[in-house]
Amino acid sequence: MSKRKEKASKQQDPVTRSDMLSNGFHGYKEGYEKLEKIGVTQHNRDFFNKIFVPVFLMVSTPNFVMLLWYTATKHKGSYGNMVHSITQASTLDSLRELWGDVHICSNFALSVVFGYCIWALLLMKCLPGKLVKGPITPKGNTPVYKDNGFSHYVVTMTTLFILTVILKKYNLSPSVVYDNFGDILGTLNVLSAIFCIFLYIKGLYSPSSTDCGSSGNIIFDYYWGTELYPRVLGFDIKVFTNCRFGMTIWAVLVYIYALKSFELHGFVDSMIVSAILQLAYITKFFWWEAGYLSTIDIMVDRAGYYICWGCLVYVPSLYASVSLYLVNNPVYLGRFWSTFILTCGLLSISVNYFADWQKQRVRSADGDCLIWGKKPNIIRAKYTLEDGQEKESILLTSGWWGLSRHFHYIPEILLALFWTLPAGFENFMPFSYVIFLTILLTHRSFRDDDKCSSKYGPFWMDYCERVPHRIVPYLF
Ligand SMILES: NC(=O)C1=CN([C@@H]2O[C@H](COP(=O)(O)OP(=O)(O)OC[C@H]3O[C@@H](n4cnc5c(N)ncnc54)[C@H](OP(=O)(O)O)[C@@H]3O)[C@@H](O)[C@H]2O)C=CC1
Ligand SMILES: CC(C)CCC[C@@H](C)[C@H]1CC[C@H]2C3=CC=C4C[C@@H](O)CC[C@]4(C)[C@H]3CC[C@]12C
Repeated sequence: MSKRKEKASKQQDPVTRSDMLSNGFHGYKEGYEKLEKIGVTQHNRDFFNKIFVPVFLMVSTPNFVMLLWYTATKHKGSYGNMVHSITQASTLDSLRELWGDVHICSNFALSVVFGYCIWALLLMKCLPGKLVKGPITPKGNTPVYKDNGFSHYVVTMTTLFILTVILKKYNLSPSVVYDNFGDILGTLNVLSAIFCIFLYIKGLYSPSSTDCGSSGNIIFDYYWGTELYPRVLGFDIKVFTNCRFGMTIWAVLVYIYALKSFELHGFVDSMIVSAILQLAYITKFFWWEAGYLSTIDIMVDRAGYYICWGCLVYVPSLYASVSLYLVNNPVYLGRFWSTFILTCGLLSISVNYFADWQKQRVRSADGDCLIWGKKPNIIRAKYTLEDGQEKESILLTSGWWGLSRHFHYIPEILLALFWTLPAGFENFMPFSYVIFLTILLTHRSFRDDDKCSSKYGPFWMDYCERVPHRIVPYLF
């Protein structure tokens, strides 16, 4: 191996055999051998990745989302006060205090959750949209989707606005969702966990495609899922949970929290600045929804607790938490800071959008396009599917993708920071999302590099050699 190649291989992270299998692509095994050399056994790794982490997350995250809501609504967004209050009692009593006031499956909560699901499913079926092909899966399947996410989003948000105007005439308001959000969140938590049991069984006994199977470990299968893209009655489950539920409910909640804040305090600039940035980001997401269907969430992550519960419960609670916090903690920014934060936030959204766009553009034009006004630098990377078929794909090594391998995560994190800054520094709670996101994206950059190195082998090493930094140019 040449010196340059050797150096690049050192920048690779270890790839476990099970990672390679779950990615489903043949290829690069050097990282795995490295792991064996330093004596980490397969058994220890399996226990940590397949039992400890899933159990830890499945126990902590449902409580964490309830705590977040509880802190924002009952302790004015102060983790300190919340911890003080719950540490007065035993763990069991604390859990009781946390869940005790919540009416799981109350009539109101059930009507809101099921009412919205029926609405979203109807729109998914009825709104027109071009059929788009997802990327080919490791088993050689090509899922087809109806690209009507943007119209679903516009119709839903417009209807919500019209509903607000109509309800006002009767002295009612959609902000009743904020008043009962504890019940709704508790209900969502429980229903989503049951839904994941359904997905687990469906993947084992009635899978929708050959991209399915069990790892032999029930805990891991429930957490990770047993199917890559399950379909029920013609509905794609991951498109529903990730886009039509998680991302849309996030937007709906941002709107409802802003409305509640207006009803309580009149116009509060921090709430509006944060809401504009979040809604602009979500609008960008739906505009690019077909692109999202080629990300690792769809290509690699199966429909289990991680993705489905995550999108049904974690996204609505954690992702919208800055707005939830601002309802009880209005901050007045003034014109200068409002304009400054808005401008920086919108700039971050455009950089993030154009990075995703460059990657898609260069592939759809087969490299025959301009990136930053120049002919793009590309690698024509070959890879092999599980059935042995040879395929080729393009890796862009210029534009945003020439600065670092995941440069687009920087504007993603900065943007989250910009919609959090309006909440000020009095409490730590509003920073929960941006901290989670930084950890998630750092971990994701490792996962993605693992996935790409096992998929593309030497071609990915070549990319790492040309673009040596993972996220932050010259640093990391
Ligand atoms: N707010 C949140 O919670 C999160 C937001 N995001 C955002 O979602 C968007 C998509 O996420 P992202 O992680 O990028 O999605 P992906 O993880 O799917 O993107 C990485 C994939 O792109 C392909 N790829 C990698 N490098 C190149 C390259 N140089 N040229 C061409 N293709 C390449 C590879 O797929 P292939 O197999 O096709 O080669 C790789 O697996 C981003 O805007 C990100 O910021 C992401 C995660 C969390
Ligand atoms: C249960 C958990 C501890 C963690 C659950 C994590 C998931 C909810 C999130 C993992 C990856 C996230 C996303 C990836 C890419 C996205 C595109 C972006 O433009 C919008 C956000 C998102 C859809 C985002 C949503 C949450 C995750 C699926």
